[in-house]
Amino acid sequence: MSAAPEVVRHDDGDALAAAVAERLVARLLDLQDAGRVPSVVLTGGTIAEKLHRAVVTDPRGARVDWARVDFWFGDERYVPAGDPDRNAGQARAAMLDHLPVAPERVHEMPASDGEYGDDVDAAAAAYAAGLGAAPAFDVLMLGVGPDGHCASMFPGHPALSADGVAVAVRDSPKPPPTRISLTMGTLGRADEVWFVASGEGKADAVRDALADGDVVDVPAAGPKGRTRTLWLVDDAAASHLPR
Ligand SMILES: O=C1O[C@H](COP(=O)(O)O)[C@@H](O)[C@H](O)[C@H]1O
Repeated sequence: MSAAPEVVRHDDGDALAAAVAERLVARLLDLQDAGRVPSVVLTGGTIAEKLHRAVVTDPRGARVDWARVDFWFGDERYVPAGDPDRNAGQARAAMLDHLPVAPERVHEMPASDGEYGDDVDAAAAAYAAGLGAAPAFDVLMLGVGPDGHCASMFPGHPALSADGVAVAVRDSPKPPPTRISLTMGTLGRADEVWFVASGEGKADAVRDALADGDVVDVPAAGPKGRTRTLWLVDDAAASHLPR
């Protein structure tokens, strides 16, 4: 079962980031109140950075037991650990370093100067092994590229049809060329999938994904949550949606 997409609009990127942060904090509190250790997948990208900062300043954030939240990543650029291009580095700088998270619950994808070196396939396999054969996330957040990509699943790319949990992505059309991504199958294994998109540059991709386009052309049309699929957008990103 998967949930049909719902669109939630906000005025601009700042309002969007604040609202998504508030929604995330509320979801984490609900899950922890129910005795769960929430499992969240973080995304990279421009709006993610704003969102991460907004989580840190969210008024109810202090009520979350951040040490009891598992953080995973939807994709990563396969570059050295200190490279500013890394999604994990951005998430740490904007959010994780400012919250009392448990280091062992922050599950970064490997870096190219780590134990797998140039072997990005081994690095992707190691991340998949850490997730297990059938990972189930509570909230999986995804950005959207202007070309309709999400995580590192790019239009027409062979990695779209990869089996398994995580895959090495080579020749990414967006730099850097070598990446690791959760597979399309794994991106569909969350209770709630939240797409977050801001700006006019995302308007065509948002429209095409919500028109239920072919995932080969518009990968963002694919991932759906089991109970919720939310498209959290600002007015500019929603500007090409039919009225
Ligand atoms: O390369 C990536 O791009 C997308 C979208 O990023 P944006 O800057 O255009 O918003 C992002 O969701 C993904 O995690 C990242 O690796």
